[in-house]
Amino acid sequence: MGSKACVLVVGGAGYIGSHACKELHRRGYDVVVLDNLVYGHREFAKWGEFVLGDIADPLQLKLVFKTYPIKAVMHFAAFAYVGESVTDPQKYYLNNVAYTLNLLQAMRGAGVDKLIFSSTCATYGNPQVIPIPEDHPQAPINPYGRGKLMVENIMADYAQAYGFKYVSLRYFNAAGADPEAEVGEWHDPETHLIPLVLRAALEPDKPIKIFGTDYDTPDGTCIRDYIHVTDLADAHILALEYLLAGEKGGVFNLGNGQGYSVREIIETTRQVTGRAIPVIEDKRRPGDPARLVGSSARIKSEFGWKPQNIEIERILSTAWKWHSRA
Ligand SMILES: NC(=O)c1ccc[n+]([C@@H]2O[C@H](COP(=O)([O-])OP(=O)(O)OC[C@H]3O[C@@H](n4cnc5c(N)ncnc54)[C@H](O)[C@@H]3O)[C@@H](O)[C@H]2O)c1
Ligand SMILES: O=c1ccn([C@@H]2O[C@H](COP(=O)(O)OP(=O)(O)O[C@H]3O[C@H](CO)[C@H](O)[C@H](O)[C@H]3O)[C@@H](O)[C@H]2O)c(=O)[nH]1
Repeated sequence: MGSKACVLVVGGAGYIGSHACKELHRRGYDVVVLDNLVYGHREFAKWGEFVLGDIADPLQLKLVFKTYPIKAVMHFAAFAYVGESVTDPQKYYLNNVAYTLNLLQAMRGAGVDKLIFSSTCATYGNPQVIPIPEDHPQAPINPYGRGKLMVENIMADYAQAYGFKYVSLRYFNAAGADPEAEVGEWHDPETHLIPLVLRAALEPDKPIKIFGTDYDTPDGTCIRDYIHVTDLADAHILALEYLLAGEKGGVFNLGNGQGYSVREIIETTRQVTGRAIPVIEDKRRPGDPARLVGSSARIKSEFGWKPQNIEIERILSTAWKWHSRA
């Protein structure tokens, strides 16, 4: 075991969690990953210890806290398919909300009071102002976003009642991959734009569908705020260090502050990969706001967070390196 604190990373075999584990390990933290591998990958849990486990199981959680000297928890475990959350809300409220209560209960039982939580811009719903600040009204428009907001409210109640300390990070669109391509974006099924555009570059028989070309945006396609996954990982370390220093926590957006349209992503991918990208113009996907861009001024000023991979070319080229690896 190293010299710094031991951190439990729940969902650490997934896309964002695995990048956080690499960064924790690099900075000398001891890492314990707990993941049920429903969507994660065993080979992504390569930093620290791995426990095959489920937050649905309170006894197993209790045992993990007894076995390891855990000082703080990063909680990435969730289902994150917005469309599926509409057709099967129970699946989402159980896994993302109810089982998170098991985790909080196990933490309390073990006297661990520091949590960093993966929240989302989906808690805001349709934006009233752009860029979206943290005090924007939270009016989620799907069960995925509502469940994440419920957990934010539960954590606030725990803070009030039990002195619990948490940082809730509201990510915009996580993108890109570890520059060394040890881990990357690997969802199955994949629904996110960037990996699907890269797949279209690799497999010309799988064109990218543009969901809606009649939005009120300069080129008619939706605009999103793509934030590099290693900059997300870095923000998690800053949040951890803030909590370990005894601060009480808070809620922070994590975005790039800059929006790119679907067409801009496709065009830049053409340039970065040097490949043709077959495109089909399709109808709108239900529930997609035209424009989602966040203000990350708060985390920059409070934690001194400085994203390093802000250019979309850089984000796409790290993703391309991962997706096109041999
Ligand atoms: N990817 C994004 O753009 C994005 C944006 C906003 C928020 N988020 C949130 O960030 C977190 C991580 O997202 P991701 O893209 O890395 O997803 P992911 O599916 O790659 O990772 C989630 C991991 O959690 C594990 N898991 C799920 N339920 C579990 C359970 N009950 N017990 C143990 N492990 C469980 C999965 O097996 C998987 O390894 C999620 O909470 C997601 O809602 C993601
Ligand atoms: O094949 C595709 C896939 C996506 N898009 C478009 O590309 C943009 C980005 O879509 P993604 O599915 O990549 O990302 P979302 O903005 O829908 O999702 C993000 O925000 C969600 C909440 O709204 C969740 O938090 C989710 O995890 C996070 O990645 C959207 O305008 C979407 O319509 C396409 O045109 N074609």
